[in-house]
Amino acid sequence: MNMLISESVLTNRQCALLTVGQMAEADRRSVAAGVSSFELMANAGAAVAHEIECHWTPRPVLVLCGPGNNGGDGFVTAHVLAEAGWPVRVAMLGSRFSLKDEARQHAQRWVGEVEALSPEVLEGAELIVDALFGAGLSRPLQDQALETLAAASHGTVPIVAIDTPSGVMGDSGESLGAVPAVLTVTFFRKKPGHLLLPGRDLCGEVIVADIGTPKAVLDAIAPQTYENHPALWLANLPRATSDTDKHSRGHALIFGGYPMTGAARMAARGAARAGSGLTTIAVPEIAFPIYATVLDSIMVRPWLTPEDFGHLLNGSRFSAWLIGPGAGVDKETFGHALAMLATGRPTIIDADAITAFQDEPGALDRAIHGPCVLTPHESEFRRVFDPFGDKLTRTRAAARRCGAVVVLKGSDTVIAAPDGRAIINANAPPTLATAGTGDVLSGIILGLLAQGMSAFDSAAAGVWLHGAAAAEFGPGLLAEDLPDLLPAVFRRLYS
Ligand SMILES: NC(=O)C1=CN([C@@H]2O[C@H](COP(=O)(O)OP(=O)(O)OC[C@H]3O[C@@H](n4cnc5c(N)ncnc54)[C@H](O)[C@@H]3O)[C@@H](O)[C@H]2O)[C@H](O)CC1
Ligand SMILES: [K+]
Repeated sequence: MNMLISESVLTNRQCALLTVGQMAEADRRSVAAGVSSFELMANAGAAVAHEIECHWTPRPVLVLCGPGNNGGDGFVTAHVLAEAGWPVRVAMLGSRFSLKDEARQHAQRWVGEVEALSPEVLEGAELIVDALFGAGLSRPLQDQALETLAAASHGTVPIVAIDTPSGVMGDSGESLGAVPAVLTVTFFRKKPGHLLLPGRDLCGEVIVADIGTPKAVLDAIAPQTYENHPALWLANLPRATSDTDKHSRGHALIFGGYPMTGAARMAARGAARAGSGLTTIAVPEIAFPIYATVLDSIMVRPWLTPEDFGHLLNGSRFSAWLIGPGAGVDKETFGHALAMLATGRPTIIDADAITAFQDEPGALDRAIHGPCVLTPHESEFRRVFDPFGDKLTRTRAAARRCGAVVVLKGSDTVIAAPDGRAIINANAPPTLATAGTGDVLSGIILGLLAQGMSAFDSAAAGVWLHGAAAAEFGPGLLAEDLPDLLPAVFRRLYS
């Protein structure tokens, strides 16, 4: 899949994600701008039918309709497919006479039978359209809806979901009884639940259809959440020009631990490949021979006492620092991290250096006053931040509390800024679940920070580049492969 090239035409407006509430506001503003709800629903159902016709040859279709507008979209889909000559049946949760407004109007155009929803209606269907619940789901699926979808998921018949697989919460990606679809057709913009797990996995392929919502409604809504994509940060990605020298590309410093020395070395290679002009690992003197014998362009700087390390930081040569990979969870790491943060220069706190604050999370908040990125995985996050709420909400709250950009890692990494902006990343392949990949990630972000990119852009770009590098390699990936995959990713980004 040539993701880099085909997606590079997107603009950041197209990467915007809307909450369920914002989507309802988009509908209201569309109506105010002269596009009726009836028309929006007609376009939505027609878009679903169109995608079905693009993906499958005609076959017996069963449309499962719910009591709200998602069900209304389902009636339109049924109508359009039937007009095109497909054999279509409709089953409904509740009565079509309880439908309201445009859903009721569209249901009236369906002249065929409406069967009562139950697992028995699945008999004979070769394609199922799930139009039970979309954005309006407010409580867990139960009774006929739950049983029918569960029975459908036990068979081999493909399920196409309208807006979201019923049971997936649009704002959080949480599942209240959803079953996997092979295709989900949503409208105008994705919602966070299409990208956050388990929602993303339950959606299958996601298609965003234009249903006539005027683009200007986005300006009024001013979305704060985005899907990670180069359109968000490519213009700010540092690039060497003819008057660049190595010093103007920044100098990254990494705290090198002992005895676990590989982590800092991998981070250093990530920083250097991300374009840092100079990269230095500062190491306790005892570890100097270990580091020095295996590094070439990356410099090694020994220090004897914590005071020596402090003096190193107070020199003006370094443009960004990282502590965490292989650092050890102890008082020294806590002290070195505080010393880095006290300079106010761009700092990344990762891994052991996050855990070092577990007994005193407030000290982290008090110390952060310059550009700072924290890169916890779930367990590290829970040691210093509030574990309650969905991933997007938790990451935003953490960033707001501590004043740093927080990167909460995983298959659905969330990057949040203290001002409320957030990005969800979806390009990370599962091959990244191997030792040391987090060290390379913090190194890549460091390399970008060292060149003067902002903390939020460095974090977003670093996470995306890391995922693209892993995708470039495929199966059998080791963390140490990642830095050397970056040149190919950059080449394609710039082509
Ligand atoms: N711009 C757009 O995205 C458009 C989307 N459209 C479609 O409209 C739905 C949202 O419609 P809404 O009526 O708000 O919600 P639902 O259809 O999901 O149903 C709400 C309905 O169901 C009840 N309910 C909620 N949860 C449960 C439950 N677990 N069990 C039983 N009943 C439940 C709730 O009380 C309501 O009565 C969106 O997803 C799109 O598909 C428009 O058609 C066009 C514009
Ligand atoms: K649905």
